[in-house]
Amino acid sequence: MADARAPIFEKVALIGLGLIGSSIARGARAYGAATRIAASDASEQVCARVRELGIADETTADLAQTVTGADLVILCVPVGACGEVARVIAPHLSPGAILSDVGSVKGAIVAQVAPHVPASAHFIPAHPIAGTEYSGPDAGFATLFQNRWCILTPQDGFDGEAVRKLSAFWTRLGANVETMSATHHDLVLAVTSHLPHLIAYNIVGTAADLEEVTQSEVIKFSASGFRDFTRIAASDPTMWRDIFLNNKDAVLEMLGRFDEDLTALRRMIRTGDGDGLFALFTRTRAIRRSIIEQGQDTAAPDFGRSAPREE
Ligand SMILES: NC(=O)c1ccc[n+]([C@@H]2O[C@H](COP(=O)([O-])OP(=O)(O)OC[C@H]3O[C@@H](n4cnc5c(N)ncnc54)[C@H](O)[C@@H]3O)[C@@H](O)[C@H]2O)c1
Ligand SMILES: O=C(O)C(=O)C[C@]1(C(=O)O)C=C[C@@H](O)C=C1
Repeated sequence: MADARAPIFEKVALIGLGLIGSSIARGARAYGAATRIAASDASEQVCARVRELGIADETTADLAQTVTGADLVILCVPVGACGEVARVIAPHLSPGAILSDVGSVKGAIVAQVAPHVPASAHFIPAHPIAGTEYSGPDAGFATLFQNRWCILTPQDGFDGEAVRKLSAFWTRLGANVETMSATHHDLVLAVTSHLPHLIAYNIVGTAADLEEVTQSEVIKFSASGFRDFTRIAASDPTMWRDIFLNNKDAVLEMLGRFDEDLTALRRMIRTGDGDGLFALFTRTRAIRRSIIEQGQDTAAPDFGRSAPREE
């Protein structure tokens, strides 16, 4: 059934129609967040598929045409592509338009995008903490953002009305919105998202490289814990290359801390410190349980949880 509430934006322009862009398109339509959705992607193949899926009102590879007349423009491209896209669309942004993004890193995006944004537009970086290991327009779904966080990182003293409107948009798509600085965002996400991905890429790579553990044995014996790592390690290579290159300092800082804790763990095993191991595993089990209690277990998304809340 169509959502009867008034749209928050007239024309929403989405650039990059992969997992996140196509989920925003589907969600904006399902929950009536936009009157019209314009889509653009550098790949003609993606544009053609978006037309087939019918998830946007207009789809073209022409960036200028896509953003013209839009009151909200969202960059949904890999982090490393945001600066160049911003440079191309900047002269075509309408006065008063909100320019946002969904990049997994915020400091580098501010540095690369902000210099291009005209004074007449409002740039509000954003990051929905929701995703899967899949990519492309077929991977998206309208309920992806339901009950997930969306972090906004507006600069200090930024136009409150523009932030309120963008918050309302994400709330309409089902997200819980929180605001913080780009630096704090990058530090937090380095621990909660970037480091876990790095560890998954590493463990899967190590296992595949081990001479006695052949590729076929990796597949054959990956029934439980290892399989969870392979899911994360299947995430998009372009996206994750850009994340690590653009959140270098925070990731390296957290990796240093991780190394120290791993050394302590190694010592516990070497010295037979069973109490130490037991205490750590008890603490981490409690963390997992509290995440589940808070309904934040993304490993088990509830695709039926589609009732939108009031913004
Ligand atoms: N996948 C996730 O779990 C997740 C979650 C939150 C945020 N993000 C962020 O969202 C962004 C998009 O990720 P995704 O998972 O949707 O990726 P995706 O690979 O599914 O889609 C990206 C799309 O951008 C297009 N593109 C690339 N360069 C372009 C350019 N210069 N101009 C126009 N289109 C271009 C590609 O053709 C592709 O269709 C990234 O910045 C990522 O960090 C991803
Ligand atoms: O669920 C997954 O597959 C994800 O990796 C999603 C995830 C995350 O780490 O939580 C990945 C990167 C994004 O920037 C946000 C969300």
